[in-house]
Amino acid sequence: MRWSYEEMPAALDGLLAFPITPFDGAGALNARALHSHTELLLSYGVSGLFPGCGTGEMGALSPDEYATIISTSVAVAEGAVPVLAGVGFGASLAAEMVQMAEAAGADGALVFPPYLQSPGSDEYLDYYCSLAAKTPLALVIYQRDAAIFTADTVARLAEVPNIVGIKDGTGRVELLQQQVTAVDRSRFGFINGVPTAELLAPALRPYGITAYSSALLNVVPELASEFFHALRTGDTERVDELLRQVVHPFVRLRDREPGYAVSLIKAGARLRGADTGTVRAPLIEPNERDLADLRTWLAGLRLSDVLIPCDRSALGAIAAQGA
Ligand SMILES: O=C([O-])C(=O)C[C@H](O)[C@@H](O)C(=O)[O-]
Repeated sequence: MRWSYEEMPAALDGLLAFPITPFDGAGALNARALHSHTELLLSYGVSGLFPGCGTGEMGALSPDEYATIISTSVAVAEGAVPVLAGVGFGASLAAEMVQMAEAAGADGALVFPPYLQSPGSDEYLDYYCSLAAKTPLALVIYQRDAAIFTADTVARLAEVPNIVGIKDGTGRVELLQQQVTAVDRSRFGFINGVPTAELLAPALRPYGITAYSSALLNVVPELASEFFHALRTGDTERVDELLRQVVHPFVRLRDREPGYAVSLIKAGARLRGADTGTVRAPLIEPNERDLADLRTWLAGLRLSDVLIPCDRSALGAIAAQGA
């Protein structure tokens, strides 16, 4: 089953998984490990899968690997949640990628800004509208870097039926506040997509931005999903506790080197027994000191030594507590 673009804003209003891309010892794609890691992420009750995006090292993938990653995610999801693939680089490559994503069974795409170009509002609008005209898939536009939109541009993007939302990587509240009030939220959604999105999630809730992407879910799915439920149910005490124990120390580690938002996530999943391999260049692996600090952070969280799929009944109980 494919998710239609009409269903997408409501379907994606939740905790969104951005899987790492595992590589084997020789540095090749490890589709078997991706399969089991995606099963693990799904077991934690996510609302959507975004394979081959930033956390999935989109820029380092070959076209064949890209297609395999998407078809693996689609096979694991079995239609239970939408699968949206990262697309980008430029007009023709983004169009080819969206067609590959469609052929691999994806329900939609997350459109990264055009590489090394920073046009004006009208040109951005043309860029996204012409991509949308080439596919029946739902498109979420990634607002980040130079691709920052006026409220008017967002309102015009929202007029395109299969452009279903914005994933915001800026965290600029004053900008988002204007954008959310410019559209019909029942058919156009907003996703908090800043690096380590948990950091900003409490601040964006008052604006009705309740969906967010979680890279931390790859490393500490137990606590990332608990954080999401605590936030949804208004358990501010637990939210603050998890911010202090999990999110803030991770962000301090992440900020030590450019690229750590991805490589520490991969290393963290590896420390918990996932068969992830290392990151591809130009990303760098954490140095020994930072790896030791990552290990200490993880040990302090007192989780099981290895990643284990969620017991769905436990997840139901957490949700019910706050219902
Ligand atoms: O493209 C990506 O992988 C992202 O930007 C999503 C991440 O999950 C980001 O929100 C984060 O680091 O939590």
